[in-house]
Amino acid sequence: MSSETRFIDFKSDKQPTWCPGCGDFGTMNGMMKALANTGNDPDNTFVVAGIGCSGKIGTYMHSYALHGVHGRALPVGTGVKMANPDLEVMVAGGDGDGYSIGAGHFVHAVRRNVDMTYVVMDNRIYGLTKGQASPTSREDFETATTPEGPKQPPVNPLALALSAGGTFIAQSFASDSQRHAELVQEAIEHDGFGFVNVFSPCVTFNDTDTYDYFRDNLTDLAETDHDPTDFDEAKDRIMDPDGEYQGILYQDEDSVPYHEAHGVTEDMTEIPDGAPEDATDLVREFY
Ligand SMILES: Cc1ncc(C[n+]2csc(CCOP(=O)(O)OP(=O)(O)O)c2C)c(N)n1
Ligand code: SF4
Repeated sequence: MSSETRFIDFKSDKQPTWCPGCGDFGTMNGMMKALANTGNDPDNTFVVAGIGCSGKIGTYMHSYALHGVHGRALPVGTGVKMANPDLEVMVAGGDGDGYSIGAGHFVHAVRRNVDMTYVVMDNRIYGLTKGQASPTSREDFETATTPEGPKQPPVNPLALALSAGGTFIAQSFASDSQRHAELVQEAIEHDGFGFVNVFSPCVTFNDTDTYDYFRDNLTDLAETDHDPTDFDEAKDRIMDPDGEYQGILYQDEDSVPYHEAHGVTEDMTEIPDGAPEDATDLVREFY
């Protein structure tokens, strides 16, 4: 029977230490539901997470996981998927992790179109380091280190993804749990890089981008005549300065994932004959 509880380790002593009410709880529940609904099990799922409150997700989900280096989750996830294309690979992290220190990796992961899912818990702030402005913070968002706001327009992650050749670009809201899970499921089922930017409120350090703000301002694209396969329509929505959208912004239905386009089908964890001995030992340490 399909149940997200398979992704919860009830015996683990590693219970989430997120603040009560943090959006990351809802984000993670939706990911587990989507994994279960797509027929995945913990033993074929690999979660790679960055550093941040959001990055702790890898240690809370009952699957294979790696809690990596700040901003570097995507290249690790790419390597895991290339080494074993049969694994369901999910990469997760925060807006700081993905769009600041990891912005370069983000653009290249998008354009490679590796068949994995990238979930960004976008709370428009650095949570773990106690409330500094992030790349998605508003221009006038006051913090202790930016008392007059960052004074720069925020990064638009959806636009970055579209311009880098993204084949699946969606946005969800952690509190709209059913819809969020559906969108992550669509991302998993997409043939290629499924990107979901999730509004996942930080209840401790961000009193602007709150649950109430998103409840009042989000438009669900499923309730509009938006056609996600139309690139120009997607561009208009994504560049709309006043729009906060939930749903699939863009999907290329002809997307061919990297491993199919380039013939990466074998289990590459096999160490090739003739590999230098010290390199072989190094690889063995990691697998
Ligand atoms: C290389 C490196 N630089 C900086 C840090 C400090 N640091 C840890 S988490 C973080 C940002 C956290 O913000 P975000 O990625 O948005 O995640 P959140 O905590 O909000 O979920 C920073 C700057 C680090 N751990 N490593
Ligand atoms: S500081 Fe913010 S992002 Fe971090 S756990 Fe608390 S509410 Fe969540």
